[in-house]
Amino acid sequence: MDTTQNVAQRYDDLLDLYSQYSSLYFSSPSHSLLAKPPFAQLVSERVGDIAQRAQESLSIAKQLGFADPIIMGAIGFDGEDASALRVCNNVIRQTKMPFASGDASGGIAFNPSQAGAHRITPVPSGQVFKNSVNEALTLFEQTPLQKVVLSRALDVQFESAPNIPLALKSLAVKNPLGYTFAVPLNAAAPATVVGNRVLIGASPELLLSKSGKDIHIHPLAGSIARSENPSEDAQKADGLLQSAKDLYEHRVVVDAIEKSLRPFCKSLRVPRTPSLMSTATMWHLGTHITAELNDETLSSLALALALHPTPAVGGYPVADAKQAIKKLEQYPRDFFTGIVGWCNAQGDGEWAITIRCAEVFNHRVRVYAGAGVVAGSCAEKEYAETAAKFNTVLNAFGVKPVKERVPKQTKSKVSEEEVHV
Ligand SMILES: C=C(O[C@@H]1C=C(C(=O)O)C=C[C@H]1O)C(=O)O
Repeated sequence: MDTTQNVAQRYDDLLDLYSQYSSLYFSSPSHSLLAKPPFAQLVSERVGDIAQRAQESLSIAKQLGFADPIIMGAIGFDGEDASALRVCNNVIRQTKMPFASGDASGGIAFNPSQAGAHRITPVPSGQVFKNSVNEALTLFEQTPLQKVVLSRALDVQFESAPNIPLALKSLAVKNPLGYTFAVPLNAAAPATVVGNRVLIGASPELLLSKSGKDIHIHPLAGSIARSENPSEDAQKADGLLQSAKDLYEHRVVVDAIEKSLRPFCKSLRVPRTPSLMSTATMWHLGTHITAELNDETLSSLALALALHPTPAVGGYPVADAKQAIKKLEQYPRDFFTGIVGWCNAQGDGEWAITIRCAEVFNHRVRVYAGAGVVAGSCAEKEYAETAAKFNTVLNAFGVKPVKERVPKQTKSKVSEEEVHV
């Protein structure tokens, strides 16, 4: 008997109903949602219109007799330029089992073995990424830019089609305290076969959740890869909590969110110092922000779009950061660092930031990762951080982890080990 499989099934039965090109899946720490066809594609004719169109479509669905329609899907980094949102009338919900506190894996081992023959190509090359970090350091001296998040991707070309449902199950099981998702991206395909491009991932970062008038936001900024050695792992966590550069990188994000959010709120609670949070691969600094809205009819999607992109994934000031990203990143982010989640007719919902993710297109899986750059950042370390972040998704497809650069002591000299991407 395959007990690993049985445990994984009990963990989230919804995943057994998932079909890669015709389902949408989103799970948060408390519940999982699975939407099945028929869907209506949500389109907006004018930029800036999508949140309003979403609420109108949900009202129409209610008038048509659907009990609890929701909008589900993703919007790209550049906002409505790339949007894959659907009106879903056929949604199954499952409440998650509670997890032992501090047990990020839920105590479940689940090791899919897919991979098979594959080739990895960095997009752009590691050197181009490091050069862009150094160029950003110059921009901090010469322009008002204070922080920019720079990213890169890996194209993993498989010989045979990767198993998306298996990868999704692995992501959900290994990241029970995160936001796991799968969204078909082809807008033009008929409703029953919604496409062969799929966005998949497990984000640790909540842009916002809304329930009635209550808002919760959990920005992350300031990160370090975890270690398998427990004492080294604890040292890394301690180091992160004390790192002036990371605390500054985090402060920029929290201050900007507070400023954008305040006009919408009756009350706002922002802890003065961040706390540690972890995934299986990374340590992060995070701040739990809570607020009460002035107007509880404001939808979670409208508010998410008002905050997006936060300096956690863009930078600060926002316009300068967007310009720097356009100039320094030599590939399109598409849906990476956009938003992914759901919103119902009352406006309640959850929107995560689309990170630790990949876009699967036939046999190719493009995996993305970025890192915040501020004055004092080091190109080599930002590169290592992105390498470590790739592992969340690479592990789910059974691809050997990408190791960060580790100095290796030999008799006569220090040489470099690993990392070819
Ligand atoms: C852009 C990413 O992550 C963002 C950048 C972080 C950082 O620089 O510390 C942390 C979490 C995210 O807000 C990513 O994971 O790809």
